[in-house]
Amino acid sequence: MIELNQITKQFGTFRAVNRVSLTVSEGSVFGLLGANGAGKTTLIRIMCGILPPTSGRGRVLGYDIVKERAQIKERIGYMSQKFSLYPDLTVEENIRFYAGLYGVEQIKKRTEELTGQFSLRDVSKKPVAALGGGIRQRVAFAAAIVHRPRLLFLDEPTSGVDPLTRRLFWEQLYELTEQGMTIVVTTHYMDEAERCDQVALMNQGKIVAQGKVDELKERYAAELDTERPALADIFVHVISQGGGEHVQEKLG
Ligand SMILES: Nc1ncnc2c1ncn2[C@@H]1O[C@H](COP(=O)(O)OP(=O)(O)OP(=O)(O)O)[C@@H](O)[C@H]1O
Repeated sequence: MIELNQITKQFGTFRAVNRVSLTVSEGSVFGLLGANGAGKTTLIRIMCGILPPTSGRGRVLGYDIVKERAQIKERIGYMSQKFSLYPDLTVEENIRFYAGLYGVEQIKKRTEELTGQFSLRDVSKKPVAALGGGIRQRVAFAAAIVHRPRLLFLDEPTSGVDPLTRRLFWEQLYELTEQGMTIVVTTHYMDEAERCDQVALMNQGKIVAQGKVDELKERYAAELDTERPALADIFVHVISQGGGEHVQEKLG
């Protein structure tokens, strides 16, 4: 589904993503974790075909992340941190807008399907600006999958959302993976990290730990002197051991 090999993104002399390699297999939930500024959004935008990398190679859905960015953009779903909804348009109009953008057929039917699936029927005629964060998040989620992408990127989809809504959100993610969707999600929440099949921890542009959640737990059990360490403890341990390099790495 996704294969990245030594991806670097440089903004001037600042290296936001530093030689990242990773593989995401089909049908899994892949969690990208790390503090603010670790490089997660930049990496997601590279995988979505929005940003070209400075160096490195990779393929997403079989397309080259440098030369075939348009093909990638058309085929993936992306929910950015800012949700990218039109506040003056109603819930229904926002979904219809994205359906049109992606060339979805039977827009009316698909919009009704999604407002049902995401419990948005009662608010479908209300402008997005009038709605709370949890509902806006559901609208953005519906809009991101309106064209039924096989691969979905979610950038901090649950930040600022209440715990119950977060739980429902994850149930919906699992339903989508059961239907064959592959999901890459960034999060700050460790309980959400624990729900992923695979995770990568980013620190200062680099991936400092990655793997299947169970394998990581096994790998660090002895060092942390616990049978099944929490991911949060593994990450604190890895970073305190000096994972990652200094951010202001100069070119050449
Ligand atoms: N266009 C840009 N020009 C210069 N620097 C940038 C640009 N985009 C991102 N950066 C810098 O790259 C670093 C990584 O940012 P990025 O948004 O990828 O991190 P993040 O892990 O997603 O953090 P957050 O959770 O806050 O979004 C930050 O220090 C940011 O200021």
